[in-house]
Amino acid sequence: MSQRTITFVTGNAKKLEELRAILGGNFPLEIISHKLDLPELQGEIDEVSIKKCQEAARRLKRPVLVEDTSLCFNALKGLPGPYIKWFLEKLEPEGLTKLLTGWEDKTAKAVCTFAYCDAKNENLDVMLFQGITNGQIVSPRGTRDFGWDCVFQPDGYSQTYAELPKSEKNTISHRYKALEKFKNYFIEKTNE
Ligand SMILES: O=P(O)(O)OP(=O)(O)OP(=O)(O)OC[C@H]1O[C@@H](n2cnc3c(O)ncnc32)[C@H](O)[C@@H]1O
Ligand SMILES: [Mg+2]
Repeated sequence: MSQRTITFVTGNAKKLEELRAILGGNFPLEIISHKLDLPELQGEIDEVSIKKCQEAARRLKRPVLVEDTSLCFNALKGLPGPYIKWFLEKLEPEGLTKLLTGWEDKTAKAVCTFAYCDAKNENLDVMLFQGITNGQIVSPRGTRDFGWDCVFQPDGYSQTYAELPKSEKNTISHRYKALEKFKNYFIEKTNE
């Protein structure tokens, strides 16, 4: 494995698929993937991502990238946030919509946080790259192949993420915005 390889550690094949589609061939380093469902400690979004990344670096001892995705309902002061995976598993998409019954405010934020650690120093310093897409929580519409896509309707669109073509989601999504920052950082760094 060359010095210029980054290992993307995730247990989620859909995240990997989107990362590959978004970065395309236009990224200076090689990204390989490692399937591992890392433990996630409780905390605020940044903390969860930092700890997850340090655990990946500790285990693999090489440059690692992890990602944590939150879905934050504004009426609920940001919850479920980083706990969306467990809410989705128990309540299913219909239940996520129902959580906001009784609240007029259906707005939400999809937040994607990539965390990178080069694993070179003992502190395991981590860099974060975050992207946010605002939208609304609606009744489920569209395919059900990726998480909560069918209940999230991004601002400016009348379709949910699940109804949009993948290519369209990948130009406006929380993941796209985070990866733009990640990509620009490494493009600048390799040009130094
Ligand atoms: O191994 P990791 O990378 O942690 O993968 P994960 O599936 O556990 O993912 P998270 O911990 O980040 O939990 C986020 C939840 O949101 C879902 N999710 C992530 N990105 C999404 C997206 O772009 N659209 C819809 N659902 C998404 C995902 O399937 C999880 O249920
Ligand atoms: Mg996870």
